[in-house]
Amino acid sequence: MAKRTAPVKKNEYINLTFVDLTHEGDGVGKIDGYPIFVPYGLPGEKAKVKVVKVKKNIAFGKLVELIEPSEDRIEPPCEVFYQCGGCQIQHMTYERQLKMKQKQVQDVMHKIAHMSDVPVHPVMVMDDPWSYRNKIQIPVGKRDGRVLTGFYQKRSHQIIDMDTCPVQNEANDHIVREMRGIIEDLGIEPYDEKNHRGVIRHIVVRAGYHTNEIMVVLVTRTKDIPRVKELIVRIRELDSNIKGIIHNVNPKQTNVIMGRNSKTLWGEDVIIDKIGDLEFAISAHSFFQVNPGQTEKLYEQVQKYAELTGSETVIDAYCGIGSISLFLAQHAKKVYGVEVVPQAVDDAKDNAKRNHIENAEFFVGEAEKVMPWWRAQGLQLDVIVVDPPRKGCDEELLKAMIEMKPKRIVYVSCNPSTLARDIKILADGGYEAKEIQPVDMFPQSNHIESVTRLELKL
Ligand SMILES: C[S@@+](CC[C@H](N)C(=O)[O-])C[C@H]1O[C@@H](n2cnc3c(N)ncnc32)[C@H](O)[C@@H]1O
Repeated sequence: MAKRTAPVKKNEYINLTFVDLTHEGDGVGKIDGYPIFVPYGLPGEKAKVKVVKVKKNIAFGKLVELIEPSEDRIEPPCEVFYQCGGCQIQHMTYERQLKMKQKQVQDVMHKIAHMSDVPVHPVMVMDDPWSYRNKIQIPVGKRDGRVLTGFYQKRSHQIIDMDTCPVQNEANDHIVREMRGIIEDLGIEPYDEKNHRGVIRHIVVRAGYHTNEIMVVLVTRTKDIPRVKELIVRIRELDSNIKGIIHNVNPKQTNVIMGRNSKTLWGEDVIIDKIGDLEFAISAHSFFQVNPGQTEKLYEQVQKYAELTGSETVIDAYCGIGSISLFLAQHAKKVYGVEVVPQAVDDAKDNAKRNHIENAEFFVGEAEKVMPWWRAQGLQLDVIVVDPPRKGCDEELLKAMIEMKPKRIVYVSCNPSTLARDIKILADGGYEAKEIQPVDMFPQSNHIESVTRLELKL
C-alpha cells in the first residue's frame, strides 16, 4: 500500500474552512480528510492559516486572518485572553460554549463508553457567566523593575501582566491588583523562579459568595516576610470584609502552589460560606467548589438523582470537606463520607457539628481501600455518590461498588473521558446509565462538570 503523505507542509499558508471543534475548543479544518487543528477557529469559518506542525495523521496551525467569521464569534472581553492560559473559549458566544460542552459529553459516551443512546441533557447554564470564581491563586513576579501579578502564558511560566480577570470575583480581583503596589512600596522581593530567589511567590484570595468574607493567603519561599506588620496593616485597609491573613511557606522548587505549613498572621483561620442552608468553614488548604452559585445547582441535581426519601443509607466517596454528604444527610437516614486528605475530613466533621448534623460520619483513607473494607463489614447501602478527581475512579473502587449492589449510583465528574470509561465498567457490572446532566461550573473555559444517574439492572 502506498504510504500516505500529509497534504500540507510546515510554514505553508493555506485557506481552511473549519468543520468541527476539539474538546479543547480548537477549530478543526480538513484537507482530503486530513485534520488540521487551529486554536480559536470556529465551525463554519473560513480563514488563512499558517501550518506550524505536521505529523503523519494530523497537523497544527495558527490562525493568521479570518476570511469569513462565524456568527458564534465574539470579541473576548478580557484584554489578555489570547496570551493567558486561564480561559480557552472567550471568543465564542456563551450559547456556542454550551453546545460544545454538551457535544463533548455526547462524543465520549459514543466513542469511549459505546453508548450513544444515554440521554445527555442540555448544559445547566449560568445566568451571568462572569465574575464567578470565589478563589484566585496568582503568581507574583517582576519585570523591568516593576512588580506584576498575572496568570502564566499558555504552555510557559512567563507571567502575563494583568490588571483584571473577568471570571474572578470582583473583590478578589481588586485585592490582587492593589497588592502589586503594596509589595512594591514595601520593597518585598517577588519570587524569581529561575534562580529560586526572592520572597513572595503567590497571592491566594478566597471570598465567601453568600457572606462576602475574604481570606488573603501570602505564599512565600522564605519563613519570614520583611516589614510584615506594615504589610498586614496595608492589606487590611484594602477591604473591610477581610477576615484573615494567612502566611503559607513553600520553600521548594515546585509547581505546587502552597507548601505544607501555614500560620495565621492576623484574624481568623477560616472564612465561612454557605451552600443552600448549610454553613461551611473554609481554611486556606480546603478544597471548595470555585463556582458557588452553580455548586448549589450541581448538588440539587445529585440529590434529585439520589432519589432520597429519608430512609436511605448513602456513601459519598471522594467527599472533600463533606459538602455533598451534608447536603444529602438532610434527606437520608445515614451518610458515610470518605476522603484521602485528613485536614479535609477534620473540616467535614467540624462542618457536620456546625450544622447540627448527626447522621453523617467521615473517614480518612483512599476510597478504593475503604470501600472494600465497608463491603467486608457487610454495610448495606441504597445509594453511592462518587465525585473523583480528573483521573476518575480507581478500578478497585468500581469493583467494590458493583459488589455492594446499591440500587443507585450517582457519578459527579469533572472529566467526561474518565466518566465514560468508568460508566462502561459499571455497565459491565450491572449498572445502566439512565441520563447525564452537564452543569457549567467553569464558563469561558473548556471544562465541563456532569452528574450521571445509574441504576442497578433487575
Ligand atoms: C473533585 S473533589 C470533590 C470534593 C467534594 N465532593 C466537593 O464537592 O467539594 C475530589 C476529592 O477527592 C479527594 N481524593 C483524591 N483521591 C482520593 C482517593 N483515592 N480517595 C479518597 N479521596 C480522594 C480529593 O482530595 C478531593 O477532595
